[in-house]
Amino acid sequence: MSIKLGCIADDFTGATDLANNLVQGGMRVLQAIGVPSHPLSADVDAVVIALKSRTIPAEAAIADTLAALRWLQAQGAQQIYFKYCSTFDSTKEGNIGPVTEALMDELETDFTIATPAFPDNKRTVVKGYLFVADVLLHESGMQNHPLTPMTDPNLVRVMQSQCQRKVGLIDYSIVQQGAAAVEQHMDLLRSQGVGIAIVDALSNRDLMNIGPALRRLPLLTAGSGVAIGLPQNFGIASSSQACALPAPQGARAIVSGSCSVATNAQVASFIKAGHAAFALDPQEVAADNDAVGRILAQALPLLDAGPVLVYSTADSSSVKAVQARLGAAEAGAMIEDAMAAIARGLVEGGVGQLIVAGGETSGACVQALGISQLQIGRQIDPGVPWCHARTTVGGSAGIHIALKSGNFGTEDFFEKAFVVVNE
Ligand SMILES: Nc1ncnc2c1ncn2[C@@H]1O[C@H](COP(=O)(O)OP(=O)(O)O)[C@@H](O)[C@H]1O
Ligand SMILES: O=C(O)[C@@H](O)C(=O)COP(=O)(O)O
Repeated sequence: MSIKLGCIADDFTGATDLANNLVQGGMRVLQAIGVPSHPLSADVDAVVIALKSRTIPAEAAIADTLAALRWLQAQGAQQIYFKYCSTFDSTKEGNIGPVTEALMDELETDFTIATPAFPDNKRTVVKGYLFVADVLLHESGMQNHPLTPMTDPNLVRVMQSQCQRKVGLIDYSIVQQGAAAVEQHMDLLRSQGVGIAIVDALSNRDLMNIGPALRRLPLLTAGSGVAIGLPQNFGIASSSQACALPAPQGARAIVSGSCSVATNAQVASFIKAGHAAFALDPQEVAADNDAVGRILAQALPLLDAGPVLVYSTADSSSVKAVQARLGAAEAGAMIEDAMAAIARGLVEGGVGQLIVAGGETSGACVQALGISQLQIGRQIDPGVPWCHARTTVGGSAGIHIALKSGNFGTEDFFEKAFVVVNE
């Protein structure tokens, strides 16, 4: 069995986001958690391999990404898509650039593009500057991200600081002329020694203009937005027919480790609506090994009565205070482990419909649940579909799981999601 598009995502929410956009575009998609240990057995157009490589050192991210690349090549992938965050999340050391260049070396290609544009989620790129809704990236709340604070909205500058190759720009005035103009400009940049071009996009129309211009590139790097213009390159017509998932079963719960502006508002809205909610206190986790056990003991008896939320979500000043005491990476890893144990305990206790908020948090939870593959179902909000997965814990029916990117979703996302899955 041979696939058309091979995708490597640097986190788990990002992978379902990309898979969702490809499914919306009519592709049959399999999402694998980590590099599969066996050859592909399903007849699909694309495979998205979800890595947890966004915040790890560049060398480790390269090793994981190249392992994924080799598996995708062995399945016959005609084109490789490296997916990163629509807010271009990278640490101070930054691994988007090094991973991109390692993929270019391995694929022996001298040119690729980079664009996190995702207009459906209000991420637009103008003259190389990334906007989140109406403000520049570094004013959007992303400057306070616990692991990947983003302080420079100029993507040419950010990418250049991470790359050996020359970074250029294809700006919106070219993109708006259509695919032929984009292709011509790619040739021009190439002739000027540019290896990687940031591409502007303000609308889905721009993304549809960019799509056909990418058909001959062995590698593209982007957020999930670019995916909407790709299926046509493989002769696949757009359809919003997500695959039907099995009927949902079991209790409902949310585990939220995201500290984004959007998730803070979603958690507040869910609590305000009167649902059961338990805060995981990082200081308690650090001081005492059974903070997780205590939360589970309180949460499990309430599951029958409706959705239960467990959260470490906090505003930027609380996050900074925790980080000052424990260290940013240490606090992040400790809380992710605690959230993963909570997700596991909830599923063992009968949860069959689970929302996880936060990319790193999702990575930890999905791994703790022993999930190796996700089937993509209906979209809840742009970038966030319901999925179905077998787990190594809980019942044999598998669970419904939604991995919500930190900054995605409307304020009533948690309540809405449980309505959507049961419709
Ligand atoms: N209260 C808190 N204080 C400090 N760090 C936290 C807190 N809550 C969560 N974290 C950590 O912050 C990081 C959030 O990242 P992630 O889960 O990817 O969310 P997002 O999708 O919003 O980026 C995780 O490493 C998580 O463990
Ligand atoms: O592209 C995006 O914004 C998402 O797909 C994504 O990767 C989000 O990551 P988190 O905000 O860490 O959940």
